[in-house]
Amino acid sequence: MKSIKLSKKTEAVLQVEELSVSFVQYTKGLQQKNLRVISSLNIDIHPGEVLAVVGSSGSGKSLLAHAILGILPSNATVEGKISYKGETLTPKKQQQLRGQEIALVPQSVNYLDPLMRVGKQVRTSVKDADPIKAQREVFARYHLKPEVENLFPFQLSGGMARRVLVSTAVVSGAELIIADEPTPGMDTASVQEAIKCFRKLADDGAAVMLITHDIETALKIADRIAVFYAGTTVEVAPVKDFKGKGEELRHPYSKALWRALPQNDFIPIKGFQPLPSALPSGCLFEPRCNLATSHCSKVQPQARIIRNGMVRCIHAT
Ligand SMILES: Nc1ncnc2c1ncn2[C@@H]1O[C@H](COP(=O)(O)OP(=O)(O)OP(=O)(O)O)[C@@H](O)[C@H]1O
Ligand code: NI
Repeated sequence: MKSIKLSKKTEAVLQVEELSVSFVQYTKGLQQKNLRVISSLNIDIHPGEVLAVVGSSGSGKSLLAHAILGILPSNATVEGKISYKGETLTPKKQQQLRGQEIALVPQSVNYLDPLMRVGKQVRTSVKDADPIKAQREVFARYHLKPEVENLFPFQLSGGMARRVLVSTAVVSGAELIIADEPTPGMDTASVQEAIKCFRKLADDGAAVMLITHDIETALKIADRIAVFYAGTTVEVAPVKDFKGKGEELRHPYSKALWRALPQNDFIPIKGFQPLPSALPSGCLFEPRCNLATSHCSKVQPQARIIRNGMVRCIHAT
């Protein structure tokens, strides 16, 4: 398998190559069906970098995070290759790195341990510092009052629980931080603080993958943006390419997504993202694409490097 290098600055902390994830499902009469939810997905991330992953609901963002951490449900089949610092990530390695070198800020606050006081939960993640001091400092930074450390998760508001989850990743000293929609429900000041903090973690040398629906947040802190569609990466572009009418972008979907923003043309994209049970056989965007030709409906386009970004579209220039 050819590896696709998207950035040459440093060796990638994480490299995902041609990743596919399927779920085995049993239909009527106990027939087995394979539901492919991620197909041929490529990304890499380097030390010191914030890579934002954007894409609509159901495009596979959380499943990518779970595949990297090795926490997919047991009926999932994973193909392709995930490497961490040049070494293939095996289930054993994933278990060793989880919460140590690789930290997840999960999408759901239900990941907090319901039976442990939140201060203690954050302290158990501290590696190279005084746990109590580190926890108190990070709580202060996120405007969590001192008494919050003695509360249990059910006693927190949604926004507070999120700030606790972000705190856990921040104090972990992890080299790779994967934040899955870390800010919904937070007040504006905490959102700004969290975003600044992820940027700082990257500036201090960590690799940060920020999963978000929100391109504008991504633009504020990311170095590159990966655009997901129906379980694949249609484009990975430097942040500076998201400007004007999207002329610098490579994929018709990224351009359409950009132009659909209220501050741009505010034109919605016609049609719907296909469901995993009804994926097109060729390019996954073909049914909605105004550039589509007969070739597009036959084969899924290969990833290509164009102008220092990656794209999966045979028409891209
Ligand atoms: N355990 C599962 N079994 C079958 N299909 C699943 C399972 N988990 C997720 N999926 C499907 O996989 C697809 C990708 O889901 P995923 O949660 O990764 O999307 P997402 O991009 O994170 O969406 P959101 O923005 O809503 O969080 C969806 O179509 C979802 O329904
Ligand atoms: Ni998700």
